[in-house]
Amino acid sequence: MGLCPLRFLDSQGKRADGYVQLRSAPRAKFLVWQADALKWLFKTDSSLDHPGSRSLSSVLGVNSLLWADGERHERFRRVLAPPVSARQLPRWHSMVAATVDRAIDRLKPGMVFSPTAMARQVALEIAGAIVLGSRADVLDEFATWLDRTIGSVPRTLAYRLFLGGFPRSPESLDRRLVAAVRQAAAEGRPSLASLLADGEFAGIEDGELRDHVASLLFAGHETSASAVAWTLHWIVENDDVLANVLAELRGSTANGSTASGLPYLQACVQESLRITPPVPNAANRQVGTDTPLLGTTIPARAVLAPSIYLAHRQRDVFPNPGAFDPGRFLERKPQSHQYLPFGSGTRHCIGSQLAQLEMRLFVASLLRRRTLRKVRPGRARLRGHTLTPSSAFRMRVVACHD
Ligand code: HEM
Repeated sequence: MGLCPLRFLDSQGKRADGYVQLRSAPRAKFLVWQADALKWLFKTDSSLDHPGSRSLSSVLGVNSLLWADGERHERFRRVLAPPVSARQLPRWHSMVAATVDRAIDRLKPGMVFSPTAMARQVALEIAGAIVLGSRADVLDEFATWLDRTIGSVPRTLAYRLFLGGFPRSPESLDRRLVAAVRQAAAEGRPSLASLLADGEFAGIEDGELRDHVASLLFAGHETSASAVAWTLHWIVENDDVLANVLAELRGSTANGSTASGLPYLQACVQESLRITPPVPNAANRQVGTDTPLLGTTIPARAVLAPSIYLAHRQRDVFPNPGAFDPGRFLERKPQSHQYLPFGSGTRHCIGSQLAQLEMRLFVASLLRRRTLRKVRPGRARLRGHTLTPSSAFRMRVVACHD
């Protein structure tokens, strides 16, 4: 996709065939957004392989649950998905709300702040609580390392294009991550990672545990931070949308713990995930045999990467796709191969409900407790594999209402 991945994607969006071949060797790779092909991929997902992205495999490790397949993958999902499912969401409400409110407490009148940095800090604390079971010190070390690795666009591109992938974390950090998980498991503190150190996973080796913990923190933290920052960005960039959100908040006591409590805000969340999906490409899918698809024959072992970004820009599904229009989600529900910010099929994101909870609670509380004015918008940039508003994005606190 070259040096300007977003410009490349925008330039491909109007192709009628709905796919582009990215490379031919060592294995052919296609970026796909054609509706029928996506539908087929997700329907047959359980029979496909899911090889990791070359750049992330090195950083998250070969054992990562993100590229597990078959029975091994099913076991991970059986254990990890229920605690963050819609039904279990209430158990996280107060932790998420308190984390958000602590961050808002620090915003004083006159302050100019970076919503992107603020959202990243909040998302890190929430991911830490869910994945590690506590606000462990090792989280800051993890965030600092991640920032050094993917924090600048030139570095991200250099690692991805010329160095064969992002570098692995230092051994000392890996040891501390594993120790935090083992301690949570020993103390019976509930956390996603400790479920992988106990029960049917008892006996798991440190190296494998490290890959899963790094993957869960990575999958849960950067993505949610970017989603929160984008939602704020789009709401404050559109005066009519901001007026509608504020009117909904004034007319309700709901805090966003359910989607139905603040339906317009939920529509903003969905529209933000459409127009700027934090994860622009879903996980790679690999076909085992020559496969008739996309009006051609996709050769055996070819890799297909579903383009969430381009699927979300199809005019027949989303008229005027470049406009931020939450109303489209109040009117109808697109199908899962047309609107897929959390992917689909057997790999559908386990954190989708939790992430949307975080987005609603964050935006509702911030806009209720502070009057804000936009100072500078953010431009879209890639941080690692995540589409995020640049750090130029700034807002000013005009008044506090605590
Ligand atoms: C707005 C925030 C988030 C976005 C946009 C997002 C997006 C995605 C996407 C696109 C995938 C790949 C799905 C596919 O290929 O079909 C995925 C997978 C995954 N996500 Fe998320 N995610 C978010 C938050 C989270 C959170 C909070 C967690 C952890 C609690 C999480 C954990 C995972 C895991 C474990 C997978 C792998 C699932 C599997 O392979 O079976 N994500 N996510």
